[in-house]
Amino acid sequence: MRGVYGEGRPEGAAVEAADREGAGRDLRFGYGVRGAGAGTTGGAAIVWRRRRSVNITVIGSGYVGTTTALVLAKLGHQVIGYDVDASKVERLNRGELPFREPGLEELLHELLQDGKIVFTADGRTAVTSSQLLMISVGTPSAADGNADLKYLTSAIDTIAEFIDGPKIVITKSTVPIGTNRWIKERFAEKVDLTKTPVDVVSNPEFLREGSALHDSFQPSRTIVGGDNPLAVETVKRLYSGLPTTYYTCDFETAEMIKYASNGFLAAKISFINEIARLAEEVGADIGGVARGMGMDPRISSHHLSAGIGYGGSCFPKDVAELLHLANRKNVKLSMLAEAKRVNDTQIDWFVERMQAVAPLKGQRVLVLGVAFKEDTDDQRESPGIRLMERLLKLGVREVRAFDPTVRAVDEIRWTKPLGKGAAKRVKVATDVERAADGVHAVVLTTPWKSFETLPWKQWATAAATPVVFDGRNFLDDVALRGLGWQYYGVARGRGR
Ligand SMILES: NC(=O)c1ccc[n+]([C@@H]2O[C@H](COP(=O)([O-])OP(=O)(O)OC[C@H]3O[C@@H](n4cnc5c(N)ncnc54)[C@H](O)[C@@H]3O)[C@@H](O)[C@H]2O)c1
Ligand SMILES: O=c1ccn([C@@H]2O[C@H](COP(=O)(O)OP(=O)(O)O[C@H]3O[C@H](CO)[C@@H](O)[C@H](O)[C@H]3O)[C@@H](O)[C@H]2O)c(=O)[nH]1
Repeated sequence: MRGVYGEGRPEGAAVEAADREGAGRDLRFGYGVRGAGAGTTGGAAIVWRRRRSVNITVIGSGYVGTTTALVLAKLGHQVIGYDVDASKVERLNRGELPFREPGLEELLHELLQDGKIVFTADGRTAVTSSQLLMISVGTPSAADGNADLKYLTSAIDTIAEFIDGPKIVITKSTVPIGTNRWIKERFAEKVDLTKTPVDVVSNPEFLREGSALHDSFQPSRTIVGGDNPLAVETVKRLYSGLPTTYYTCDFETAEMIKYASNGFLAAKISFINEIARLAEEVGADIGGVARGMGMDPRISSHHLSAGIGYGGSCFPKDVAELLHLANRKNVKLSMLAEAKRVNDTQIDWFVERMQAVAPLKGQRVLVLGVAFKEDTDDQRESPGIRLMERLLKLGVREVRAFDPTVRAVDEIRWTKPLGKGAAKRVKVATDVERAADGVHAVVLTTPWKSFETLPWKQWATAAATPVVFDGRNFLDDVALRGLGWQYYGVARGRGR
């Protein structure tokens, strides 16, 4: 096999670079088959069009799928975004982002206009248009806490149904350890691999919501796991142009890197939150503690902000999955179990401190933040929602929610349906000037930048009692005290 990958590339990679302008011009089927190897893999030789681009289909157009599809299109590839949700597909093709993520809609407009990306709800088109198929469907927690792989299974079955030639299937979704091998087995059952070889490559994602584009264009690293070096090289090459460092490994290692990274970051947050509980008692400023600790590069100050705990679509479910796996394998992950326990009780700890200032029963509370973090509309496992549920349980008279992404009560995704009594006690504030009228307390749960410039001065007189609890140590406590607020943060120290 000709080594056409450039200097330093492994001889015989399954990547046939058509570096001459115009070579491999066929946009829909820009690949050729190169002898199907033993068993399942080894056959998919990709012809790279116009120097460095290929056709790729990204399966699942959610936060990760849409971001990755756009990044790949910006890198010059011809991208098809596939989603089973036809209304989402229509909106994306119209240039409308179905969720909130800074910078993404502008990029969508640009790439639609340039004809670099198109979205489809048709499985056949999705599968037959590209040799590279990247799966980025959701892998949420099932009721028993294990990862629910129904979307992933249906994506694989769609590929198997319409497969028309050799494919490299790239797993971008976060999947339990062992899943990529299972995907291979499923293809072996459903597809005649001697005619249509399928390679599977694990390529987990590390972007954060709210900074998805930044994280994708400046990745900390690119993990590529697989059992066919040729397919692994092909996936690495997809990202050429990005300032990244590659780490290649086997399936299980790649899968574990993703879970262990999230587990570690979650544990870091729980560690600082537990230290904050002690700092609160002894009068230390937890922000200063984290800054001072983080000056040691071995520690780093990232993910060391104390508050009401972590939420979102990843940390809670990935920690749960890792703990379930450990349980199934009879291995005790005691540190991770404790990290989860600290997080599960952090809101209780915070609410207890609120109750110590004044009992909450019968009061009106304004909650600033419904999204699980700033700069996103994602409410999955939102600490703000968990806090509101806790307040309702404690018998507050009114929970008034305020968030730039929420306009009505039915837009709030509760963890379980609210009883009628509780539902009646929830309101959404849409008029910022009147939002604090008659409230006995304001609680900040999400650090939206715009919360800094709320009409705090006016609110101090409109509130029944000007008390603010800052669950993210985000507000300027000194300025607020100057405006007449009683301010309580998370262990902000005696000096403040
Ligand atoms: N959200 C993040 O910040 C983030 C970051 C890194 C990794 N991840 C992982 O990436 C994966 C996707 O997460 P997300 O937040 O983008 O999910 P999401 O729920 O926002 O999007 C998933 C999309 O997949 C679509 N879908 C479901 N089944 C499908 C099928 N069979 N074929 C085609 N489309 C299908 C859904 O309609 C939805 O639009 C998960 O495994 C998650 O753990 C997420
Ligand atoms: O110091 C910190 C940092 C974060 N959080 C909270 O932790 C949660 C998660 O925040 P963040 O990690 O910024 O956002 P995610 O979008 O959930 O990203 C995480 O989960 C993704 C999905 O797996 C990974 O790709 C990312 O690398 C990982 O950071 C949020 O509730 C934050 O408020 C804290 O309490 N303290």
